[in-house]
Amino acid sequence: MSAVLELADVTIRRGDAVLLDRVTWVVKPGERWVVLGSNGAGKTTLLQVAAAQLYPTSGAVGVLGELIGTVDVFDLRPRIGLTSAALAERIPRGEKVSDVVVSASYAVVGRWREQYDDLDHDRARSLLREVRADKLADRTFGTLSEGERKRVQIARALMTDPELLLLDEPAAGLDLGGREDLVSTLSVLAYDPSSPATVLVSHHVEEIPPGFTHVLMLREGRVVAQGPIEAALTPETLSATFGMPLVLEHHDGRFAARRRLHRG
Ligand SMILES: Nc1ncnc2c1ncn2[C@@H]1O[C@H](COP(=O)(O)OP(=O)(O)OP(=O)(O)O)[C@@H](O)[C@H]1O
Repeated sequence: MSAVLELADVTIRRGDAVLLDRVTWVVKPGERWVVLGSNGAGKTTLLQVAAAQLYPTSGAVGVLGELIGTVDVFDLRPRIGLTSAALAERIPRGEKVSDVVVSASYAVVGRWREQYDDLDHDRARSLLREVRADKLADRTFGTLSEGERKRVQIARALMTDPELLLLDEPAAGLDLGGREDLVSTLSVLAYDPSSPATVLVSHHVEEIPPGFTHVLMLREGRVVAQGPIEAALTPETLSATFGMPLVLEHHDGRFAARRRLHRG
């Protein structure tokens, strides 16, 4: 399997609820995907499937060339970088930022007794520099602003040199400046050919970083549209995804959306 991620007719059910409904999706090396959808559309569920944390009720999932269900997911997970609000909550607030990043190489949250070598520390420093957080290395995680925490989490997710990077709403809770900083950091990563295939979950087209190549749009667990952004992201698909008439604008590589007003 040459795809980084391959979902074939994947359905996830919990009781009577259908969280994902026959989703078929392929992510290839080098692609940068945005997953868009309203609250409850199934975006986090989809990301958990991609992170090999959730098994499908039906359908098949391939992650990094391995068929889920036939492989030890504990071997697979270090090859996947993930950031999410749930993971961020598990980071001890008193942990030094450089340790938050370096401890990812041992897949632990909270530095305990592991020995890290100089190479690990060098890599952690260079990743913090890449996300423009190198000045924060000696601070404790709990003293950082929300935007700074998001950047540290991205550095942590990149620490294991993952083949797949999954970012669940990295801009949630950021102010305008924080969002713009993060979008430009993610844009630099997106244009870097050495960056892993990336999937970014968002509610807002304004958060799509330039350099992202593909979009998958979800509504009530179903795929409304997917494909290269320039073809798949249109006022029609966006309106169908969010269930209201929307105007979509595209300037200088950035998108903006608002409700279409009916006059007269
Ligand atoms: N165990 C469960 N049982 C029943 N329904 C569930 C369960 N887990 C999640 N859901 C529902 O599945 C739907 C999809 O949830 P998910 O978290 O994937 O959505 P989301 O698109 O990430 O939403 P948000 O943007 O609000 O984070 C939601 O309606 C949620 O309430």
